[in-house]
Amino acid sequence: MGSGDFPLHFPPSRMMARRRLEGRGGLLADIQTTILSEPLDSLFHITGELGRGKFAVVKKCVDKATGKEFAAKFVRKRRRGRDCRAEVIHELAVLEAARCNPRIINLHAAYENEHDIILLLEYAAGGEIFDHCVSDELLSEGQIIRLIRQVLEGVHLLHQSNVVHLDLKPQNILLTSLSPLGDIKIVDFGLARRLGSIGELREIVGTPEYVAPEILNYEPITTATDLWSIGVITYMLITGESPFAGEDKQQTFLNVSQVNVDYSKEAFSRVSELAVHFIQKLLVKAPEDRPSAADCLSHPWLWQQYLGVELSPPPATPRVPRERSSGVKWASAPEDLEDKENILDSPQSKRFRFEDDAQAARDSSI
Ligand SMILES: Nc1ncnc2c1ncn2[C@@H]1O[C@H](COP(=O)(O)OP(=O)(O)OP(=O)(O)O)[C@@H](O)[C@H]1O
Repeated sequence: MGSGDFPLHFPPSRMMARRRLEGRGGLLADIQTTILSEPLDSLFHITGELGRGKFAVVKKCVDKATGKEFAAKFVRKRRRGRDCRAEVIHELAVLEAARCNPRIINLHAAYENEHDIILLLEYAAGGEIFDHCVSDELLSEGQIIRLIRQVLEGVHLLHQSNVVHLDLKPQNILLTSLSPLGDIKIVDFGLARRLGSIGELREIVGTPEYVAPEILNYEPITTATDLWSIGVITYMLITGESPFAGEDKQQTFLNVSQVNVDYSKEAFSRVSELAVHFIQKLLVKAPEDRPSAADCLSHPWLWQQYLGVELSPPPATPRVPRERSSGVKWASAPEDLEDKENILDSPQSKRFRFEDDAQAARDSSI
């Protein structure tokens, strides 16, 4: 959890339910990785901090023998006076289980010292996609489509193994390189859970701006919860704004629970109408009404380049900045037809259930 994460203040009866449902239930405990006890700095040069959360710090390190770069995530075993080793082993187990998923950060090894378990991870040199949400120069629509498609591919595979991430946000989607813009890698599986192992799953953690309405309402969590987050991430990459962020947490929660989103033309002037349609499909209150990751992968927004539809060209003059964005420069051309490998669904997928809606979206301005 990051510093913006929250414990919600529920009435006592709900708090009791929370305690019953939490405990150690739902955490994976079986791991194949041998946890090594050698001091990390005897094998690696630890060169600098890449990021940190509430209970972990991530440092870049270089293998003394090979010169290869890694990211070492030092995760605290004791938190608030409680032994949380099981939580760290769970994160390790989820990463192990996702080893064949190319969109998820690769786990190389694990070490342990007195205070931490250290997850030695593939180094994602391109940083967080969050940087591209708050930058004055937002990514082009073609670039965003490529990244969102990759996020969906990763999440689809994760969901196929019944695992939900539950903390998808632009800070947890990293890039393998910055220039040229690389591929995405999903990180931070501390809140991830396997569905079905403990009956209904209800969690009351997350980050206010990215949390889905069912989490606020203490309703069951499903794979659809991750799809909400992907809607938020897409919105942020396109507009440079956080769709639900309010003046304070209460306002943010209200915005989420009322699905209070600005879809104004001004906010979306630089992208095609299908982009708005895609987000609107995901940011719906009822989880059962959201498309699955596999459904999303056949949304026409993600394929219009291949279908011969031109993406909205960049405007002749930079867009009028909205609030914190200013002086946006536009990439000169839409992304080319790259990244065809690892595509899970073809544009002609039979699960093209957006077709009618998409046509309606094209016919009427949204
Ligand atoms: N493999 C990596 N390569 C490069 N940077 C990384 C890597 N893993 C994590 N980071 C950086 O460190 C930050 C924190 O990592 P991570 O989210 O895994 O930690 P956390 O303590 O679980 O965070 P939170 O408390 O926000 O959930 C990331 O947002 C990212 O900026």
